[in-house]
Amino acid sequence: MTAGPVKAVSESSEEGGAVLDGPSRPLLSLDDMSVRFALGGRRAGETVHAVTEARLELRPGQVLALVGESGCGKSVLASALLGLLPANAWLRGSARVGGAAAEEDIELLSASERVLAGRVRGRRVGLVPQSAATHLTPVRTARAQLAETVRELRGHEDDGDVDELAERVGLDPAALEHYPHELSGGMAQRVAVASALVADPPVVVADEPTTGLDRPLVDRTMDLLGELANRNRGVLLITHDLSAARRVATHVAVMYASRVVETGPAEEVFDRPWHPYTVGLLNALPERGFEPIPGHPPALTELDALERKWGCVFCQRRPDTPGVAACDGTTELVSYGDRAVAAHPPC
Ligand SMILES: Nc1ncnc2c1ncn2[C@@H]1O[C@H](COP(=O)(O)OP(=O)(O)OP(=O)(O)O)[C@@H](O)[C@H]1O
Ligand code: NI
Repeated sequence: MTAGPVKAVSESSEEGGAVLDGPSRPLLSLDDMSVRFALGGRRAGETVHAVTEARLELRPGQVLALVGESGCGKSVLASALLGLLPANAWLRGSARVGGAAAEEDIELLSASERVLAGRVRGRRVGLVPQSAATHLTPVRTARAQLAETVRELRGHEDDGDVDELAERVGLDPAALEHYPHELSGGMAQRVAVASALVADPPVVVADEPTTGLDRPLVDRTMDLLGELANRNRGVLLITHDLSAARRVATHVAVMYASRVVETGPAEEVFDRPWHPYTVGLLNALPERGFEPIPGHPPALTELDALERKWGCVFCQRRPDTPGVAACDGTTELVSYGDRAVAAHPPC
């Protein structure tokens, strides 16, 4: 997606120490990125189209909310960026994490494990994983695990470092003495957020960072992500929670059945959605009457054949969204100024 007005970055890059003036470079650029999974066992020969030709851009100062129903490919997209997909995954296209200058860019999809582990994870891209609790080691306290991340990424650790991180994410430092099984889901979630912030990475990918949190903590977590953007970091916020996204997102990308179907500045997309799927998602919000989208998304193993037959597979599910221009059936995302939409021209 293209950005609205973007502030220039004027600070040291963590690698080159160069000072960058003028228009900022994207922090993250996805270009025709696709992820497929080859199934095995009884389903051998079938292919899951989990992410299809994604094109997105994240710039300093942006919180880009990636929204869409369960199973549309959001987590797979995030995991692919960090090289965390299983061996049956097949990747195509490009995803670059941008440095202060072009020489510092890293192509993530073809990066070696050595580059991903040594230069990307935690350093260039911080990840708050989905179901954070399962990412903690059961036999060590939360404090021991956070302290280890601090030592690894900062090269040293002072007594106050871990407490300071805990406080930043709204966690009582005393809670860090607990083992993961003694933490509530919300506490584990905040430990994960704290871990992602250790090296102050330019990009934070947060996959459902508010699962298990009550509303005040949801708001606090969202505000924390918003503060990162205010300091010229970029946040890719994956969430089901459109209300939470609305609170901090500067931009939105709506995903349906593995494809990004609409992108644009958050306010415009929320206030005047173009794609009937975005309209449907917004109508399902409590304040808009909880009207669910009828039917189900297509099976991602059938997607190729369905798209060849129908083009826009959403109109196949819901052919008659009121107030939305008819679909011309293509799947390609077409730009109109700083917004883009697939299949359905602006109305
Ligand atoms: N290792 C895998 N092998 C085969 N299919 C997979 C694999 N991992 C994920 N998938 C499939 O890829 C699709 C996208 O999954 P993904 O987890 O990205 O969805 P999501 O949008 O993040 O959903 P949720 O909001 O529930 O987390 C799903 O159909 C899922 O079953
Ligand atoms: Ni359509």
